[in-house]
Formats: sequence, structure tokens, C-alpha cells
Amino acid sequence: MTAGALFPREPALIAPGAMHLPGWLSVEQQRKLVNACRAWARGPVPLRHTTLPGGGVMSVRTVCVGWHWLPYRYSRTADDVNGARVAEFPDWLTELGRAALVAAFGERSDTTGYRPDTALVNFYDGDARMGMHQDKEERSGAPVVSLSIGDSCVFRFGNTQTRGRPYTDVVLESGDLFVFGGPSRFAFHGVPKVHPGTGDPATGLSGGRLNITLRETGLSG
Ligand SMILES: O=C(O)CCC(=O)C(=O)O
Ligand SMILES: [Fe+2]
Repeated sequence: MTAGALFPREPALIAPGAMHLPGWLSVEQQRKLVNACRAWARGPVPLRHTTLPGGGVMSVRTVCVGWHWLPYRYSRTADDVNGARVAEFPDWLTELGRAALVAAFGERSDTTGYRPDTALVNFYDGDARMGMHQDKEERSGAPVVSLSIGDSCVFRFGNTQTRGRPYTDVVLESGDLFVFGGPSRFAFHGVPKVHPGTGDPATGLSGGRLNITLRETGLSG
């Protein structure tokens, strides 16, 4: 049982500009996203473990939509995988990203200018982790919208200065939304632990954790 089952899970401002909205996605929306991620994982670029310049291999498996992320830049083509052009970023995902901003920051937030153009889909099996890092290959200060499906995890949300403290550990469960923008846009964050077997098979994901981050690259072409 995760802490979320014991205590009410309320929307929480984790740091200035960083909002956690538990259970924001319906099971139906999660199913749609799981199906979409399955389709993206089938091609044109497969889900793969990213190799880092130092030779390390990331434990999560990733597939990208719109723009392909590789350490440490974006490209339209998956230059470190199979060279194929990545799948188009669909309009419905733009709308979901805008709805996420309204949910996080209120009706008055002007989201018409928000144009996420890349989605990084990460799949975590029970042993996968993600070290503390900043999402900083984007040339836009627009918020990052993060959607989680499947097994719960510990999401560590820190500060913009160091990989270490101060940070806050947040349990992200299936359906949770986390948005980080404004003064938190370039904060370090990571996933130190996944809790295997905590997901709901009704989402269509029978094991593991799926995280989708929507971002504005600020790139053209
Ligand atoms: O899996 C998560 O919740 C975070 C993923 C992340 O930080 C990233 O893809 O850059
Ligand atoms: Fe990140």
C-alpha cells in the first residue's frame, strides 16, 4: 500500500511553479495514453535504453514524439537509434497539455500560446530509476507537463542549484499530473524508486510505470 491510500491526496504546490495534481487523468484517459504509447513504441523509432556519452546506459526505456531527445540535444530524427524521423506530435496531446496547465495554474492561465512540441515517453520496469537532472535542452521556459500511469514511484523534486537538498519526495501514482514551470522550470528532479505491482491493470498497463513529459523545445524546423 502506498502512502496515497492512507492519506488524502490533495493538490499541492511542491515549490513555486511546481504543482502536483493527484488523480488528474481518468482511467479512460490513461487507457488512451497507454494505447498511444504502445503505438509510438512500435515505430518509426522503437523504445530503447538511451546510452549516455560516458558509456552509461539509462535504466528507463524511452521513445519520443515530435522531437527526439538524445544526450544532450533534440533532433527530428532518432540519430542514436535508427535514424528514422520520429512520430508527429498529435493535436490532442497539445490540448491535453493545455488542459493540464489550466488544471494546475487556474482558468486565468493563458495557455493559447502553449505549444508543446515534444513528448518523452519513459517506461520504467521495477528496477528502473532516473538520476537527478534538469530538463534543459529546451530553449523555452514553458512549463513541463508530466503524466504518470501504472506503478507508483517516488519523484524527487529539488532546486535549481544543486542535485542535492533541499528537495521534496512526492509519491506519483497512476493518473497523477505534475507540472513544473516558472521559478521551478529548471529544477533538478529524478525518480529514485518505483513501487512494482502498485498499478491498476484497468489502465491497460499490466506492469511497470509510464511517464510522459510534454515540453516546448523552442526549436523550429
Ligand atoms: O518519470 C518521471 O516522472 C520523470 C521523467 C523525467 O524527469 C524526464 O523524462 O526528464
Ligand atoms: Fe526530467
